[in-house]
Amino acid sequence: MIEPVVSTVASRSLIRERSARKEAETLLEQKSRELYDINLNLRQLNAHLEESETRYRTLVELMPDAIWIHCDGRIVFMNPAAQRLFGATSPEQLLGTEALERVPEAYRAQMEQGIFNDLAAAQSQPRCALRVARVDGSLVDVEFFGCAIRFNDAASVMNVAHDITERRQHEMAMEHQATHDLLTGLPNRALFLDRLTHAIRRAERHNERLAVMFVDLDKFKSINDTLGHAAGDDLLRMVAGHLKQCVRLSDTVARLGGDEFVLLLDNPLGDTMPAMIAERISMRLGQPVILGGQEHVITGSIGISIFPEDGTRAESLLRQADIAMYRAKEGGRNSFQFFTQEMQNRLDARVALEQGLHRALQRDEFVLHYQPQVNLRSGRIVGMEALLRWQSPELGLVPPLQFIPVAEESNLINAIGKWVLEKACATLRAWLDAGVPVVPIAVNVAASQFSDDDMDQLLRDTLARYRLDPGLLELELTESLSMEDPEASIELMHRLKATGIGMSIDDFGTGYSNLSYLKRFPVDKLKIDQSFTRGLTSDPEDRSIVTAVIRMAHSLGLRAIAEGVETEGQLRLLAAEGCDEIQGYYFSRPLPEQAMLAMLARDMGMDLAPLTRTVQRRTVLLVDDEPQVLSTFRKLLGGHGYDVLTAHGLAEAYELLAGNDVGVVISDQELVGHTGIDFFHRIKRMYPRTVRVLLTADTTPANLGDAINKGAVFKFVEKPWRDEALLAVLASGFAHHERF
Ligand SMILES: Nc1nc2c(ncn2[C@@H]2O[C@H](COP(=O)(O)O[C@H]3[C@@H](O)[C@H](n4cnc5c(=O)[nH]c(N)nc54)O[C@@H]3COP(=O)(O)O)[C@@H](O)[C@H]2O)c(=O)[nH]1
Repeated sequence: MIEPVVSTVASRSLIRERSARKEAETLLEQKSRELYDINLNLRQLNAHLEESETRYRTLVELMPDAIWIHCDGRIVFMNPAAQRLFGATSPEQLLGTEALERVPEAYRAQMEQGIFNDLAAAQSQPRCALRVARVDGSLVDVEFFGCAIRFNDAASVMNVAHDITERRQHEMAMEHQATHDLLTGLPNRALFLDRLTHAIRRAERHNERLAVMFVDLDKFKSINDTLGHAAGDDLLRMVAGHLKQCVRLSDTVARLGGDEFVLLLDNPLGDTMPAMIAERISMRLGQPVILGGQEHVITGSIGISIFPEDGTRAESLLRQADIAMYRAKEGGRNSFQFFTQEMQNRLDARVALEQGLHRALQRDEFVLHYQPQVNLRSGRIVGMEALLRWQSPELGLVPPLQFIPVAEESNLINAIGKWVLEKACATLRAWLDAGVPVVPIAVNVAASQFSDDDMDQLLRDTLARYRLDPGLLELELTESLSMEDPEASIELMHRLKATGIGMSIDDFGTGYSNLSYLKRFPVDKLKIDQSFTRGLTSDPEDRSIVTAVIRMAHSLGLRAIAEGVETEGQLRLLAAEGCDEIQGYYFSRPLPEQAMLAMLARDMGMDLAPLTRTVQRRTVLLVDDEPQVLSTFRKLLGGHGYDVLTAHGLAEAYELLAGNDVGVVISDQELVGHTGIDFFHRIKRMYPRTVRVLLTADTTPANLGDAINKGAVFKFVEKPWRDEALLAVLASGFAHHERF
């Protein structure tokens, strides 16, 4: 079959049309799918952007650092931390305001330097420290950086600040602690020296003067020891306040430590200013203060050095003021002294002496001399004191007074004390081995030696090493030594006593002994200081002290030894007062080893003739009805060099008084038919120079008051009497008789 042509053409065209439409539809579908994808992507992108912005915004909002952005000089954004930093109640309070208002003028240049072109550059640099202003005008310490950014499509600056107030406060507190004294709040040594150094530089530039004052409280240690450390601290705080009141605000008052304060008096400094301020300080310190509920008067010693006259370096000015302060202390405290070159020379000499002492120990330049101690009843040598000398190749024989104080202050005394002990024991051993009749050696013990815990061990070891009887060693302790820590001293003394070592209190009466401690010291002797011995024949006070010390020694069961006895007069009075032993030039000066050895070997003693002559004139009369009492009395006094008369009735007593130069009359109160007091009233009229001593069991004022008041009875002795008490009264009776 033949198809029509038209229909064939039409169908072909239809096919083409269909195919074209199909293509178009496919394209459309594809485009629409692409459009859909684009849409989808755009939505996703938007969502991402939104999410990212929210994230960044949250981050910025939560940032602890303050962030604010300014554009064209005005704040356009700030996070809550910035709002807090500036103390704004809302962001609106600051948005739109001048950014520079937040930075005080003084810090603007610093701020400019802290702003960078990009974040990377800003973050690679250290933040700068500056201050920003809060809305109330107060300033806040911050660490800051800034960087250029685009914000809202405009060129802007982002500022980031971190509040460092707390850290600054902590740093300042730390700095304060490092430069100030915690107790008083005053500058410490480091800060003082720093200020002094700066002041010196300034004074040098302007040709000005400065003064450094060193103030040391007198006897602060005793306040601490007696009232406790809390009271000591109170005192130091008070003194700090008082010192500040004495100077201008521009001057510096500092505490170096302990009770040492220093002041820097800054320019303008008139010639009289330092002395005037020192006077002011002395007066202010001298006003009574209440400590531990009681009023106390505190004084201070002040040393002054002046720039530029005395030095140009801070350390040396301070040292010179210190030296001057020591001189003020030596001069009796509560005074002030200006530094002088002579002080420096003395100090240099002292340092040289100290070095010399070190060498002396190393080179074995010390020697001991020995001074004999003599018993006043037997005249025999009963002991010897070892006295140190320094045989210096450069200085010759140096006496201890020139170097012992330096040795004590420089702590060399312990090593020297050890040497003395060693040498004394070695000498005793050598003499014993040579068959010489030795006597105990007394060695001086310094306070610091005695506070050494190992002292008793050292003594025991040394004695054992030389195989010596501990009784051959005596320690001379000073009152002050045993008072430093009395309880510890007492313990140590008991330990030493238990070993058999003898002990005496040296220079007795010159310190400030507490007598209640004294009675607990297990010592054997009190050594009367030579200053009292010296005044014995001429000064009634010295004589009373010597008498009192001898009596006290005896009543405590101790022996009394007087040192520094030079004359026969001193010797006689000491014997009359019942002193047991003497030491002094009268019998012998301190001797070198060989001379002392010879003296012991010859058993040399002291001639007692001068004492015997005195005794013959000392006549005592005892009146008692009982023969037994009279004979006991004779026996007791026989050994003491008195001329003893006895009467067993009044008639006999009157006979004896008439025929003899009687110095002291001792009478029993209970006489047959009479009383001792009546007897004394009568002989007082007849023999007024006689000294009258009553023996009585009734010591009440009713019995004795009137007789004592009228001078009939000089002293009474309670019956039954103790021999020492009777002897002491007798000795003082004769002393009284001979005085008037
Ligand atoms: N810690 C130590 N101290 C010691 C030691 N050796 C001595 N000293 C102390 O030095 C002070 C002075 O001693 P010195 O110069 O030896 O004087 C003594 C005697 O020589 C002197 N003396 C003795 N008799 C007389 C005298 O009749 N007249 C007079 N003017 N002086 C005399 O007295 C000193 C004795 O002192 P003392 O010890 O108090 O008995 C002195 O304080 C010594 O203690 C030592 O080794 N260690």
